[in-house]
Order: sequence, then C-alpha cells, then structure tokens
Amino acid sequence: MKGVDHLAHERNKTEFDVDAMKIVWAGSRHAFELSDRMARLVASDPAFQKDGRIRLGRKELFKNTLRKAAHAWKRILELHLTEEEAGWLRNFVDEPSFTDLHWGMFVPAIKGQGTDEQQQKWLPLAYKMQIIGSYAQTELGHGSNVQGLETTATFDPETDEFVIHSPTLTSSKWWPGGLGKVSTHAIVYARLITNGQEHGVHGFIVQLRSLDDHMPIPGITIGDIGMKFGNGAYNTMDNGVLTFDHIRIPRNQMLMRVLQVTREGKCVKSNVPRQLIYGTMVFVRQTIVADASTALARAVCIATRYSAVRRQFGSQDGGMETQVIDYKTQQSRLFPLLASAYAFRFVGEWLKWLYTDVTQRLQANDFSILPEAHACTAGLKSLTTTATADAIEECRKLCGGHGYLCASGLPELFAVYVPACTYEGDNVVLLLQVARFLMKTVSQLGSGKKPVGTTAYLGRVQDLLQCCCDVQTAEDWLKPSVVLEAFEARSARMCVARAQNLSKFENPEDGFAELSADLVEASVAHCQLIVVSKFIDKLQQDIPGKGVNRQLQNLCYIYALNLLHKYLGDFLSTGCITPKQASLANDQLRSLYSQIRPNAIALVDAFNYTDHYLGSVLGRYDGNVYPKLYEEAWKDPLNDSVVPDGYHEYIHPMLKQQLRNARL
Ligand SMILES: CCCCCCCC/C=C\CCCCCCCC(=O)SCCNC(=O)CCNC(=O)[C@H](O)C(C)(C)COP(=O)(O)OP(=O)(O)OC[C@H]1O[C@@H](n2cnc3c(N)ncnc32)[C@H](O)[C@@H]1OP(=O)(O)O
Ligand SMILES: Cc1cc2nc3c(=O)[nH]c(=O)nc-3n(C[C@H](O)[C@H](O)[C@H](O)COP(=O)(O)OP(=O)(O)OC[C@H]3O[C@@H](n4cnc5c(N)ncnc54)[C@H](O)[C@@H]3O)c2cc1C
Repeated sequence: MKGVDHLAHERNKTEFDVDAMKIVWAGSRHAFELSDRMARLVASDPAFQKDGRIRLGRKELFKNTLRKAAHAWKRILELHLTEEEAGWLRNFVDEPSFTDLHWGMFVPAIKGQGTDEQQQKWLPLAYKMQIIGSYAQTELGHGSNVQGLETTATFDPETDEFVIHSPTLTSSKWWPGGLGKVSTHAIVYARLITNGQEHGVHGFIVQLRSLDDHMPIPGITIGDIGMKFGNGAYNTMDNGVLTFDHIRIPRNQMLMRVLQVTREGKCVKSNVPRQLIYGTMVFVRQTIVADASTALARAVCIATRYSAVRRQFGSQDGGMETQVIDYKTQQSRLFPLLASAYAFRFVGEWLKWLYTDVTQRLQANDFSILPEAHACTAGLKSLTTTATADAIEECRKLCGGHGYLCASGLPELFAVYVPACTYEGDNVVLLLQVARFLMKTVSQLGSGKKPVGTTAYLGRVQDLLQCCCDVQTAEDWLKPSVVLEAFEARSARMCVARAQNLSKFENPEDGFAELSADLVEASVAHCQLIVVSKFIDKLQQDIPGKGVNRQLQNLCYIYALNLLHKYLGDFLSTGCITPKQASLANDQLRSLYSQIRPNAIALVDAFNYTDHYLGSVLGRYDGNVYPKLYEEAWKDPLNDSVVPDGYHEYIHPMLKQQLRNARL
C-alpha cells in the first residue's frame, strides 16, 4: 500500500494525460504494457533486490551478479517469456553482466556475420544458454584501430583448421565483457592469414573453457582485468584478458558471410561489403542510443523529483521556503536535460527504424545506405552518450550535497554509465567517422550526386549558405521551419567551411589530421540537427492524449533553443542568426521553462520507473526523502557500533598523547 504522496500537490498541477505520455515514451501500448509488467515482476522479487550492492567486495559482488543472472534465466524459462520480454526483464534487473554481451553482441555477431549453416549450428546453443559467448575484439595495444589488431588466425590446410595465436603481449585480448570468468565461447577478431597472405581482420568462434569443469582450454590464458571506476557499478562485469598459444579451431568456425576460406585455403569474397564485419558494432551503437535516453531519464527523474521536494531560501514571513525547482537557474540546467531525454528517445526510435530498414536492404543486396547507417549510428552514439554522461553529473550537482551520497543513486549511475563514451567506439573517433562521411558528401555535391537521407539538406547548400533567419519576435522561434533552417544552415556552413579549409592541403589525409578538431565540431552540428529534425518529425505525428502534443512541443523547442544558446558561437560566427535573434531565442526559452514547470513531475512520472529501478532515495515516487535518507544512513556498516573499530588502537592513544602534551 502506498503512504502519503509528498509530491501530490505537484501532480495536481499537471496539464496533460500522463498515461498517454507513458505510451509515447514507451513507443507503443504493447511496449508500455510489456515493460511495465517486467519492471513490476523484477521489483517485487526479493532475489533482485539492489540494496547494499555498492558496499560489497568484488568477489561477493560478482557472485551476487551470477546469482541474479541465474535467477533471471530461471524466471525466463518458468514464465516462458518471449525474447522481447526477457530483454526487458534483464534490463530491469539493472546490473551489467555477461548476459549483456551474450545476448547483445555474441548472438548478433553470429546472426549478422555467420552463414546460414553457422547460424543453424550455433544459435540454438546460444539461445538455450548451453554455451555463453562474449565479443573479443579489443586488445591491450589496440581498440579504436581495428585494422591494427595483432591476434592471428592462420589457416593450416593440412588439418583444415585455423591456428589462433597471440604473438605479442599487446595482442592479448583486453576488455571484453563476460570474458574474464564466465564465457565458454567468444567471437575472436583476428588477422586472417592463408597461404602466407594477410586478408584483414575477421571474426572466429572460439571455445575458451571446458563445458564440463569450466577450465580454460589448454593453450588459453584467461582472467579478469581488475577493478573499474566506482563502487558496485561496472564491477559486476568480468571484463577479461585472454591470450592464445596456437589454439586450433575447425575451418567452419570462421564467420564466413563476408569472406569464405575454401578447403584449399583460397579466399572467396561474397557480394557483401567488407564493412559488414563491423555490423555488430552498428547494431549495438543503435541500441546504445536508446539506452542513453533511459539512463538520462533516470538521472533527470531523480533530480526533478528532488528539486520539487528540496526547499532553500525565500521565506521572509516564516512560511514555506522556495522549492529549488522554482529557481530559474535550476530550471535552465534541469529542463534542457529533461528535453534531451525525450529527444534521445525519439531519435533512438528513428535509428531503430533505420537499422531495421538497412538490415532488410542488405538482405536484398542493396548496400547503398550502409555509409549513412554507419555515420548515423556512430554520430548519434557519440552525441547521446557524451550528453548523457555529462547530464548525470549535472543532475548530481542539481541535487546539492545529497546528490553525492550513494543513496541518491547518482554516483553509481554515473560510474556505470560513463564507459559508454568509450566502449563501442571512442566518441571522438566516431565523430571523425561522421566527419569523413560529411566531407565526402560535400565533395560530391559538384558532381551532381544528390545527397539523400540525413544529408539531404546539403543538396540545398547554395540556399543554406545565403538564407537569412527572419525571426522578429520571440514567438517566431516556435516555428518548426525557422528552427530547422537555423540548424541546417549552421551545419551546412560549418561543413562547407571545413571542406574549403581541407581543399587547401595538398594531401587530404594531412589536412584531415590537421583540421580534425574543427571537423569534429561540424559532426556535432550535423548530429544535433538530426536529433532536432527527428523530434520535429515526431510532433507531426497524430499523438493521442490530452495536452500531450503541447508538452512535446515545449520540450522540442527547449531542446533546440538551449542548443542554440549553448552553441551560440557557431550560429553567430556562421552568420545564421543575428545577436538580436539569439536574444529573442533566449526570451522564448525562459518562457518555455515557465510552461514546463507545472508539468515537470508528471513528465518524469511518464518514464514509468519503479522505485526499485531508480534505486534512489532522492528520486522516490512519493517524495518522502528526509525520513528515508535518515533511515538509510543508519544502515551503513560504520554505524553497526557506536564506537568504531580502531578506536582503541588509533583514536584513544592519540587523544591520550594530546592530553600528555597539554600537561607538559
Ligand atoms: C533483447 C536484447 C537485450 C540485450 C541488452 C544488452 C544490449 C547491449 C547493449 C549495450 C551493452 C554494452 C556493453 C558494452 C559493450 C562494449 C563492447 C565493445 O566495446 S566491442 C569493441 C568496439 N570497438 C570499436 O567500436 C572500435 C572502434 N573502431 C572502429 O569502429 C573502426 O575501426 C573505425 C570506425 C575507427 C574505422 O577505422 P579505419 O579508418 O581503420 O577504417 P577501415 O577499417 O579501413 O574502414 C574504412 C571504411 O569503412 C567504413 N566503416 C567503418 N566502420 C564501419 C561500420 N561500422 N559500418 C559500415 N562502414 C564502416 C568507413 O566509413 C570507411 O568507409 P570509406 O572507405 O570511407 O567508404
Ligand atoms: C567498460 C568497457 C567495456 C568494454 N567491453 C568490450 C567488449 O565487450 N569487447 C571488446 O572487444 N571491447 C570492449 N571494450 C573496449 C572498447 O571498445 C575500447 O576501449 C574502445 O573501442 C576505445 O578504444 P581504445 O581503448 O583503444 O582507446 P584509444 O583509441 O586508445 O583512445 C585513447 C585516446 O586516443 C584518442 N584517439 C584514438 N584514435 C584517434 C584518432 N584516430 N584520432 C584522434 N584521436 C584518437 C581517443 O579519442 C582517446 O582520447 C570495452 C571497454 C570498456 C571501457
């Protein structure tokens, strides 16, 4: 039974249908009902309880994760959950584990890069978890530079096998999740060598441990790489180190959808482009964008609820102090993050659609859209994870001192989230990929090749180089066409300026390296345009529910106008808008903050997070923060005894000594 709702007065102010917004957030009624059911299932099961996780030592923490993963699997089987339901269940267990890599990368790698035969053999084993897989690409010496990997896979025609070998220390596999202590198999990326010739990096299915006693296969050295940032957090994961001493695997364990190696050791290319070897990364980058909105929404939910509970200053007559959410400074920091959570949700939805579309086209041998899919997934992964990591830290500051307590949930969320800026592609390296794509697109404009998809606006580059923003009042900034044109013009002008600078170099690669910091800025501008335009597209849809569209409009303009304010240098220096228009945008932004304010709590309620999932005293649904925070403090093991351990050894003698000194 629920107790008093300390946020009821806030919820009473709501001007829209929260239940309808929950469905918009979830993506569909089906997704809402399913995720809601799974969230409650996990929250009500004591075996999935998260309390005290941050206080566990590594070994206990890890064993606890294994227990939860096994319990989750048991429930999945008992309840006959579908793959979709099982995915949600694992998500709400909210603890990184080997299962993320098994389902999130090992299985997709076999699906994407394996032949039909290989899929038939390996997928049923993986689906039943009779084998557990990880994704072993990164090495001690190379992560970003995939072509620089050193592990070798040399074909031995005599035995019809590949010999997998780690020739150097730096070729040790290093980082793969689930590898250190759990996985029985891995997709190992290695340089293919046949008949003394190199054929680039490919994926191989390699057994690592015995299926009977879990001992490493002879010739394999394997272990965990050690503690990572933060308490609890990503330390539930056994990121691993792995070396091979001439390990032999059958030829048919090379993933051969892109390139086949024949019995004689000849390489036969299929019609699939080489880049498909990177396909699993494209898939995961796309899921990471959706995950960014989830993580950001969690932090924002905590900071928003707490900002409505917390009061400071403003009481001259002995009445209530001001809720900190009513300070314009708090709003100007918090509401853009709330808007970003929604923005990333919708761009994530669109990216999922794009990915599905690309997958279907690839099956029909249409590879034309692959470069754009790569640029979009890489760019949006980079943009959304950077923004989310920064936002979680900002939410901690928005919660003042209490935000620094682990009980706020924010330190662990931050620690678990920040590696997203690095894994699945360092965020700067990925923006450089976007920059290459953009520069290529601009260089082809003269040849009559019409850009399509997210770069279609570059086809109107002449107009965009000349257009003048016609905003005259603050309300003019609420026109989709005005906002879109400003973002398109900024991005187009930045791209063209960078391309012109590049053309001054004799060697384009030298130019690219020299101008890389500027190029990254153009990539950011382009990716922000994508997010803004997908949010605007969303507003054009027929969205049911009283007042829902209105709230989404406000959020969309907060997202866009806050970016305009933050990146004013770009907009002004490229001449897209005037200082006067920038000032009007700011006026509009302030007014939007006031409009969002009464709906803020309902807008975070629409995320439909359980208290279990949020794991935050400050973010509790009922807002009953202080008594619970007080209660929580007493649970700390330091408070088990009134006089601490160590008093007699260290404190007491010191006090006595001071006493003696004082007497002297
Ligand atoms: C229901 C299920 C529930 C499951 C729930 C869980 C879900 C799981 C989700 C979340 C859990 C996450 C847990 C953590 C996981 C972490 C895992 C890892 O970290 S795995 C390691 C990642 N490693 C990187 O990302 C390396 C980064 N490096 C690269 O990607 C490349 O090497 C790159 C982009 C830097 C390229 O390097 P170059 O310059 O040497 O490129 P060249 O290999 O020669 O290829 C160049 C050509 O290929 C294109 N290209 C590059 N990458 C592409 C791609 N991915 N797709 C298509 N084209 C690509 C380029 O555009 C270029 O094209 P042109 O020649 O210009 O036309
Ligand atoms: C928590 C976590 C989980 C992981 N899980 C897995 C996994 O399951 N499987 C797996 O295979 N890998 C995994 N990784 C590895 C991860 O994919 C790599 O760490 C990542 O791709 C970055 O590569 P790197 O470490 O080599 O960084 P580096 O490339 O060494 O980056 C170091 C710095 O150099 C800069 N830099 C690098 N190249 C360039 C360039 N060309 N131009 C400009 N700047 C550049 C980067 O921006 C960065 O600032 C994981 C990593 C982490 C942190």
